[in-house]
Amino acid sequence: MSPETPSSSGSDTSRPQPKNAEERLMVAVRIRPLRPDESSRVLHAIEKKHIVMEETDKNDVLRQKRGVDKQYSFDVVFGEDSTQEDVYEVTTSSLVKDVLNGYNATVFAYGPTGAGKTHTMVGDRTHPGIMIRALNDLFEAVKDKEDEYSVTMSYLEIYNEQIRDLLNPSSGYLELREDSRGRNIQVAGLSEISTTSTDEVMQLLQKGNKARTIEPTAMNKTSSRSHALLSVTVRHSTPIDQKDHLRMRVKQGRLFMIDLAGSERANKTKNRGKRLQEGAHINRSLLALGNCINALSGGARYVNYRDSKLTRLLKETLSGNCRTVMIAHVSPSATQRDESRNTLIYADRANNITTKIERNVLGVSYQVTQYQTVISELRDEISRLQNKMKEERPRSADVKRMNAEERSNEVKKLREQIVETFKMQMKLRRKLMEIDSHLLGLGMEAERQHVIISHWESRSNKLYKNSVNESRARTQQSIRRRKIATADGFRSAGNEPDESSDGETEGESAVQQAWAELADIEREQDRWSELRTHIEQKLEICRQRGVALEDVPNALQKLPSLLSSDDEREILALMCRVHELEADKMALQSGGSQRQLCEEIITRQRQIIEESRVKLPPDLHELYQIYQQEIHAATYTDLGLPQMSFSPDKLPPISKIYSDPMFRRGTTGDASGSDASGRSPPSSAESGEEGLSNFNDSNVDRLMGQPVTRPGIGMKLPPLPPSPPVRLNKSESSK
Ligand SMILES: Nc1ncnc2c1ncn2[C@@H]1O[C@H](COP(=O)(O)OP(=O)(O)OP(=O)(O)O)[C@@H](O)[C@H]1O
Repeated sequence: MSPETPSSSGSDTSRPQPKNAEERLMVAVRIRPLRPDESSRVLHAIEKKHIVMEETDKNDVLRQKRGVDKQYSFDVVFGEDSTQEDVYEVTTSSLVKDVLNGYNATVFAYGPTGAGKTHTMVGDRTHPGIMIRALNDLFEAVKDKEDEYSVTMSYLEIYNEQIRDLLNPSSGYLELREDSRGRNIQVAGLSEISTTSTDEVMQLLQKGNKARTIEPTAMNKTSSRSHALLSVTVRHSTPIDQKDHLRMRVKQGRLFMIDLAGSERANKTKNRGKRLQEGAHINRSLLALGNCINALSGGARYVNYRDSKLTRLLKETLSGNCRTVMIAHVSPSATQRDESRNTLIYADRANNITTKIERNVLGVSYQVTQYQTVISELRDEISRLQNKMKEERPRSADVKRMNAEERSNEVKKLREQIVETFKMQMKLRRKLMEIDSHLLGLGMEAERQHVIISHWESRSNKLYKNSVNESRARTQQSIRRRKIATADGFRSAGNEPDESSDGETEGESAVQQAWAELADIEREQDRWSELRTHIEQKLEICRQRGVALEDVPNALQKLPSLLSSDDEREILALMCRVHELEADKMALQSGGSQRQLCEEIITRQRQIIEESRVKLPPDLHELYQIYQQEIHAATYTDLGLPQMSFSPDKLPPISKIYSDPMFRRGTTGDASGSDASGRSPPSSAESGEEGLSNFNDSNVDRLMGQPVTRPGIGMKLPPLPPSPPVRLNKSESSK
């Protein structure tokens, strides 16, 4: 496995993955050993990939008639004699490497009660499970590199649809929050413990496991009555350029390790009262998970994650930017045949889920317009300084009296102050660019939600206006009306609800979710705009400080007249130089980013077009064709590859062409700007009331949180330059 690409899951582990790879969820099945009180075995692992379930049963006449044994195939099957180490090595050890390289990954244990999920995930002192092994490997990898890596962990349980912090159980029930894009799901107030000490982590885990809700049931003496989610976040910071320690490239990876509560049947568990109620909650959230798996595996456009806290927390894992491994657990016992069959069927469906894997590179932005603004500000500054250098200044009579060493010390001090102030200015400018990137990304996301809403409204014969409040009220009103009408019709007819309303209900859920996300986006836009204003003010103060230093005699208040005009010129020349260097650097970065931005714009527009099933106007279709052909022609000429045929009706996605290393030619790679996932700035409550108002240099990073989001093409794009004349030969244009 290359250290820079995510390892591949599924059966084909040798295939290299492109950077933004679409990947199938890996499904492993573990069969636990037969217990002494269980007599007959009906499940058998075959060649580490298949499971055969015996459907014949000597004691069951009906089964004898059904007769046909069923075979299931998975990425990997662990038989009864598999060890904890085998399971960890095959399913999770490569995820740990991915997380260190900035990818997200999840491993979760699924299955009926008593099938061995907690044994696999947590284990015991002599047979440590995946959680302990993964943390051990992680800490081993970052050992002696504590200045580069930071590791934080949290551990929570969902018990009866309530979230509890297992590292701080006394904190009560916690609230679940989503960011504007419904992606970055966070639990408010959850302890995030920062550590790289294996011993400390083991103690924390033990403490967490003790706090977990475990009760004896008829099926399992130590049945976990909750879902437990352990999350480990690794941030790796390296300077983008050895000479420039102002800009850090931050890769962030997150590993989720989840021990789900077991699905159970009330008649088998013989649970009553509280246990029965717990079981209902467990089953409800597992059902919601099952529904998501069904929808995702069937390629549904809308998947409802909102039915349970579990699915909301797993949303990113199942659909988003995450490599995911599911370990389904089954018992080989004949008494558990039905539970095992259900689990295998779910696991088989989960086999069809794909997720999109992208590395989270934070702190790098590439908004061309922003680069250009900063470059032009720097150029203005340079010409102002150059003019100032030309000004004749009267030479002071005191200069001769000052010895050379004194003078040079003073000049050196002043120089240092100037460079420091300038560095701070640049840092703040870059922060502003990052905020703008995030705001543009939010704008793009808002556009996407508007497309969903307008689509629904036009389908329901409503005229969509870009007036949020009007449209929102209208949507809610129309949904309410339809619900009342359906309920009335249902009551008067006294029969089953109309099946044709299913699609409509699905559409309504999607549009309601779009409104909810839009509201979150608006909130986040406000918060980021507020942060922008504060950083702008800070930059202005910094600029004024710089101008004051330029005025050399005043800057050196104690020795105003002791410097020669040559010294002053030298300082002005230095200021010019630092400005020039920075402007050149920015120009270089913006060049590389421009092309990536164009690709991103085209890819996203295509996505919107495809998702909304908009029919392409013929001239745009033609332009796509030319674009594709040019890429193909250039690629094949360069790489000597055979001509591939492609259908003009279903063009290969542009992003795929660029993301595939085979096709990538001369792009600038990550350093100039890769994708990134953003997080909201801290609310004043999170950052304390001093948050924005007492903003100072040292807390820039803290306030910024994780800076840049994926580059947005947002609302304010620069005008496109005039296109070069396009020549079409007859046969192409007639297509
Ligand atoms: N692979 C295995 N090897 C040895 N013992 C196992 C294995 N799997 C499970 N067990 C044992 O079986 C019992 C039940 O396992 P476990 O508690 O892990 O089940 P579970 O699926 O987590 O159940 P629940 O959903 O009720 O919490 C435990 O005593 C456990 O030690």
